[in-house]
Amino acid sequence: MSARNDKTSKQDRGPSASGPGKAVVTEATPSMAQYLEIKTANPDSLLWYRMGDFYELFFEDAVVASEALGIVLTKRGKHLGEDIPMCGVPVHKADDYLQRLIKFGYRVAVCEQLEDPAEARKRGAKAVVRRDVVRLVTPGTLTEETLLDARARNFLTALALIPLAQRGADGASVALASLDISTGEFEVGSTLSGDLAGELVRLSPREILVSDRDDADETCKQAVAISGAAVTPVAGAFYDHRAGERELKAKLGVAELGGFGTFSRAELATIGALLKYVDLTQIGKKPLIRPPKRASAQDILLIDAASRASLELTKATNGDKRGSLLHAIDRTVTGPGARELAARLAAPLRDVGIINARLDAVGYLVEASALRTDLRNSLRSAPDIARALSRLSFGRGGPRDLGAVRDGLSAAQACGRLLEAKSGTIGLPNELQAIAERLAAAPAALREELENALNEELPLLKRDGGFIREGYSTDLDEARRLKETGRQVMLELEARYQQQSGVKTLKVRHNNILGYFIEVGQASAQPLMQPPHSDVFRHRQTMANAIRFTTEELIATEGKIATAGERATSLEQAIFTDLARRADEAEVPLAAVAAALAELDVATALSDIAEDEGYTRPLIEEGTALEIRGGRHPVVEQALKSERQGPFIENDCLLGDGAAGEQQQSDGEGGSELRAARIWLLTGPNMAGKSTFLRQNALICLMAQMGAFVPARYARIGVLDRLFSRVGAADDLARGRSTFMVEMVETAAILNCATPSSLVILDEIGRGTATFDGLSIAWAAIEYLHEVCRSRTLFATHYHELTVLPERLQEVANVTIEVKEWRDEIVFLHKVRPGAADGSYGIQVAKLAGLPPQVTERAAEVLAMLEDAERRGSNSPEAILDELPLFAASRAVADKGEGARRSAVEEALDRIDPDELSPRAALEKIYQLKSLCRDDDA
Ligand SMILES: Nc1ncnc2c1ncn2[C@@H]1O[C@H](COP(=O)(O)OP(=O)(O)OP(=O)(O)O)[C@@H](O)[C@H]1O
Repeated sequence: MSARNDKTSKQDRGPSASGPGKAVVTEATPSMAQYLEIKTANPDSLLWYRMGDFYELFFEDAVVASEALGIVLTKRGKHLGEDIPMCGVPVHKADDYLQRLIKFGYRVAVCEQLEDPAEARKRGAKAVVRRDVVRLVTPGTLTEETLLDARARNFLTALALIPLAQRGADGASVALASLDISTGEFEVGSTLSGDLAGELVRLSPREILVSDRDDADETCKQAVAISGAAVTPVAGAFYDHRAGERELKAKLGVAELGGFGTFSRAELATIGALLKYVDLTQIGKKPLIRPPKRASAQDILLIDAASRASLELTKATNGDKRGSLLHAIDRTVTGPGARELAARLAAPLRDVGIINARLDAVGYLVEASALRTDLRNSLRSAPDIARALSRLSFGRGGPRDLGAVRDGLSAAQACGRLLEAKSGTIGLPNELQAIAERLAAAPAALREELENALNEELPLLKRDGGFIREGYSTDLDEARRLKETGRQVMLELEARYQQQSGVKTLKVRHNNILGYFIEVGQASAQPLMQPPHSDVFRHRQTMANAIRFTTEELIATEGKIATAGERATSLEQAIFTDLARRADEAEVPLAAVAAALAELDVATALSDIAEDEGYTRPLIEEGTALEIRGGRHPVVEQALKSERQGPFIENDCLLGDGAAGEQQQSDGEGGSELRAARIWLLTGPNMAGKSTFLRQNALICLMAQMGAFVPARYARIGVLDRLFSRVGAADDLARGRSTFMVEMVETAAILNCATPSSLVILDEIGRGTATFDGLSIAWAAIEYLHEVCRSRTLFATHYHELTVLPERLQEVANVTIEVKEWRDEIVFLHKVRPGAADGSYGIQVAKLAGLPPQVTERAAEVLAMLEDAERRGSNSPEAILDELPLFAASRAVADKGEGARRSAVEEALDRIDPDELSPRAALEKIYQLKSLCRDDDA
């Protein structure tokens, strides 16, 4: 199913020549026995086995990892008479390598040393250092900044089919629970199995847990495959609703869940599986969990997976972010803001009140441009509080995470003050007022404490030390002073030894293995190895170019420094732990601040783009109106602008009941009126802009319902319940379905689910099959949409025959996109006007695309004959085509004629000497040449 599974199964091959195998554990050396025992407990993960400064991989794991990471595969010792393959990853580069393995779909079990090697030695020379797995790293359970995309959520989703007997009135058949452990964001809900793929694409989890009871279900399998997430099969026993309820209550610290909504038994079971898996991978470490949000199908605009892909919401068709709606409208300046915007775009709302509240905030900030600039400047310095907090509570945080909380709180203070100044004078819209209140409630004492405690520049790891400000703790200052003095003593010692030995290049150095030592170049080392100096300088190590020594005094001084250093380090660690605990205790208000900053970022970003790109506030209402005046495609418009390809031509779209009463003059040429109808049938040549027009109206509705201003001069939208888009046929060979089959499956989904509140965009359905089949399917689909679904529909087609439908169906109108012919060339005006296309212009478009002239000329011949035959009402197309001269014969005739004409005219031209001609003679020559041309044509 997934890349991970392919790779896991590779590891699951069981005992092999290079694999250890369970049976042999007892015959191994003590350290090998320890390795094998841990590996046996983690068969489907690559085991990273900590040895000093490296994570080592052995046996099959080493082979797999060295291949995936491109690192050297070596050998280490023997097991059962065979070499043990091995490769290693330096600890300081671990994140980098982890990221790559996770990307390839592997899981990694990180096994650490749980005691100092010195401790182990106390138990005997052969005692093995205690080790165990401290964490399983999987795609859906990441917390490290380096492993995560700052601008995307990282959901782990558990899903379960709901048994028939447990299904409610809504018919939902799949329960889902999703948790991003890097922020604590938590969503629970149920969906119809037909909507599962769309729901998974909306959530876009990195990893999905599927019960082994459900993994044979076809719908489930397909939806999971479409989502592109790694799949982890888990035992059905994980799905225990009682455990889910108990765990959730414990995590949220409540006795009853009623305050968070009602959860069905199946939902509690998926929560149970999710939390159990998190516990399992985090080896008991507790993640932060925010109160669950209920994702309800009634609250959001439903968009299925195919429509999401065809509208290029978060990814363009080629898989790039560039070219997507999200990329075009994302002006957020923080990671959490970008995540919030992506979540809103993925789940536009249906509640008119909430949408309008969001629009009020955006509108306010469009007007208050100075405030917006100040807010955006303050937000730019706001780090990701939510992710920092999650790492701190997992015990994986470092000084920079504390710094993130500090800087986030000070950005919150700055933004809070800016908003407060306005709320006092003219009042803020509700959304901004709510943000201001959360910012005002930020834990000020924690911010002050962190500001007092932390240095400006902070190291990544707490063990690096030096992050606590001087003056914060007298004990720490004292220990640091002693450590510094020790360093000074070392410098004095170095000077004294140089003088004493006469070796000016003698240096006192330090490294992690030897500690302090004296180093002298090979050439100058002789005096130190002879009396009297050899009594003081004891040889330690001979290097290629240098010799290293130590002295009694050096060892004693080192001891003093080490003691002061160790004390400073342990004091600093203790302060860190205390500050991390205080941040963890302030988790609830900090999460509120983080959410408020993200929402503020989204509101300011949406108003920024609204002003820059000239977007307007849409009117959102109940009902089924859809009136868009002067609409543009947000992505194509930007692309035209950046490529300086001329302006985007705006267009109106008048669909639905509400628009019909208010027909207005369109600003198109010709003064013709666009008629509002429930279904617009759009015909027009290729390249005229049909797909662009179709999609732009869908995107405008979607943007409006996410609470954004829209690229139009005016937009009035009766809220949509579902948005369908079927644009362009794409093969789905990976799933073994032809273009036509895919098209029909998707069209069926639309016809079965669309309601009078939906918007349906259909582009050339039926094209993938024989003409009459396709035409009939398109015809029947329009009738069904008109009579049964009654959805607002834009239907683009090349079947000219469909343009008679408005005569039979009252709520269908013909529209076309204007083009002009000029000297046998086609000029695209991109303007939607009433009526049907008067030709398909396919041959002109083919010419533009650079098809060889022989082909387009020949196509014109074929077309002319076919059209002529149709006019005469005679022969079938096949018979006409039989009558056509063969391509080669027709070319030969044409070439002959062309060759003759060229030579006659050319010969005449050749004989002309322009310098010799009087104006009158020149005119005569022109007449002569023209008559030559006529002769040739005859
Ligand atoms: N309203 C517009 N203003 C300016 N340029 C436009 C407009 N609409 C479309 N275009 C340009 O025309 C190109 C073709 O548009 P589009 O793909 O929508 O045409 P189409 O009619 O759907 O073609 P086909 O039938 O071949 O799929 C776009 O890439 C864009 O550059």
